[in-house]
Amino acid sequence: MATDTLWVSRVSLEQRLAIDATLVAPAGSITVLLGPNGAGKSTLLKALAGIEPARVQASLGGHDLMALPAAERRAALYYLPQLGGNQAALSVHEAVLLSLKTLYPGRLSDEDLARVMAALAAMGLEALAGRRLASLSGGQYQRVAIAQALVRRPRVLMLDEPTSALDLHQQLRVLEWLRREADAGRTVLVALHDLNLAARFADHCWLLKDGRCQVAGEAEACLTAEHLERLFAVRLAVETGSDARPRIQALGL
Ligand SMILES: Nc1ncnc2c1ncn2[C@@H]1O[C@H](COP(=O)(O)OP(=O)(O)OP(=O)(O)O)[C@@H](O)[C@H]1O
Repeated sequence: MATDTLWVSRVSLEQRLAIDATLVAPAGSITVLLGPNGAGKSTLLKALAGIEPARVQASLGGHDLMALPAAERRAALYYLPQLGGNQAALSVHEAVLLSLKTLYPGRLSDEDLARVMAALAAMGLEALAGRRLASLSGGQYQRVAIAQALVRRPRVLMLDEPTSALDLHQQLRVLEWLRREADAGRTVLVALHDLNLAARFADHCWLLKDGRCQVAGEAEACLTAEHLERLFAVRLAVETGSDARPRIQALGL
């Protein structure tokens, strides 16, 4: 797994995406996609997962991504969409189990059940395991969706705004879980709107706007006032915190 670095050199899709730059999401680190609404973050993640019919030049672990059969590619690069869902009749436990069994159909093993329990525990969902999805709050539902991603153990985890509905405690829980996944060698690619969450956890960044990459590279080189002001069309102050990570404050439009 330590070799699962994702290299992207070109992605294009109609008028929506025209990436022509070397983007790297190194194995063992967290890469954060940043950009304003409509920048193309979700489209890029979906294009990489093979969900959007884009022209893609990319490699995973040194192998051409496009050479992977479609099902294998979707299993290798798991895309967790923005909040939403249509499995309301399932229980929390069933929903996470279903995610695993969609990947590995067949009889349930003890290992499957252990993986499901570990995913529920990682998201603090044990007490909700028997609840119907329809009865959950937005943030509880979002944690189930993340557990559905976790249980599959993909080579590349691609999460689209996974903290948008979460309280502060749960935001940190998710990002700290992503940090542990990255520390274990996994490739993590996550779209975030919260700049300070990004600043705290990003190792690398891809800054997108109007379907193009503006800047990409190590987080500290990307998360500057100059780059972020241009990206979001706001005035910002960026200071360095005691942990040497940037602290970003919006000053106005
Ligand atoms: N299925 C689609 N068909 C046509 N255009 C689409 C489709 N999905 C998205 N778009 C357009 O592509 C552009 C990029 O959208 P995308 O969802 O990738 O942006 P985003 O950066 O993820 O934005 P947000 O921060 O708002 O989630 C937008 O202009 C959007 O309207």
